Amino acid sequence: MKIPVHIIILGQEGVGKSALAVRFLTRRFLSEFAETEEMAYERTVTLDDRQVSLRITDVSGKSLQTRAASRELLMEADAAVLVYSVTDQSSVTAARHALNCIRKHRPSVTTQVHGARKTQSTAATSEGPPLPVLLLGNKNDLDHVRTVTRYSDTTDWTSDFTMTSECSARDDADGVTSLFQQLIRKVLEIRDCSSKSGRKMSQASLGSPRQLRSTIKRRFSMFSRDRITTL
Ligand SMILES: Nc1nc2c(ncn2[C@@H]2O[C@H](COP(=O)(O)OP(=O)(O)OP(=O)(O)O)[C@@H](O)[C@H]2O)c(=O)[nH]1
Repeated sequence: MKIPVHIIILGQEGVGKSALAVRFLTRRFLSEFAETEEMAYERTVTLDDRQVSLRITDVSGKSLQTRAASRELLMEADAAVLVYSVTDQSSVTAARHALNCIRKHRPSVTTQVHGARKTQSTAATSEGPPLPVLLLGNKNDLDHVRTVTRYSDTTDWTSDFTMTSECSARDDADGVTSLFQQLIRKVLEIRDCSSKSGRKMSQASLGSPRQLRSTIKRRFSMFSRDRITTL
């Protein structure tokens, strides 16, 4: 059975959102993309022997703020990737705005710092299940024109993310693939946990096998009494 997973990619125009999505899905790097407000890619990928029916929606930061349906988009997402370019400081500010937008609609962001989970919440809330978020500094092949210092420009807010990393959609297909895979694994882990706790809840509401037997007996005896009176 295919497991549906929806990832949204957010960030300022030109940071490489389309390049990252296409790199992950096809392993190819396309240097030119049509400028779009929103673009969706769909593909089935195999991860750890599980078939994942993946949908990636690429949304520009501007579009997220102006889009009337942004709440709907964020509510239906299973994970988010916030992209900035290491060559453009203003894209870090745009990513911060996008995080605020996410927070507004999905307060239960799952965060993890240096391998140790800061807030671990796998239970679904009224705002939907926890949303894993990856903060990704793209274009690190352009180190000579970098304006965003590795880590130090983002350290004050990296605790807001499940994962933070840098990569190059142009030069590092394996790195991009590995980051997306880690994010999908996180989504599957959250799903597995919430379906396990859902099963436990429904078992708990039935009570112990003994309680269950006596409930059935009681109901059955009422049914027999009814039948006798109607005869
Ligand atoms: N050097 C370098 N260039 C990149 C990289 N990723 C993307 N680019 C280039 O950056 C430009 C913008 O890439 P896109 O993928 O279209 O960016 P986008 O964020 O989807 O842009 P919008 O659709 O306008 O929001 C293109 O010319 C890409 O070739 C990278 O890792 N390194």
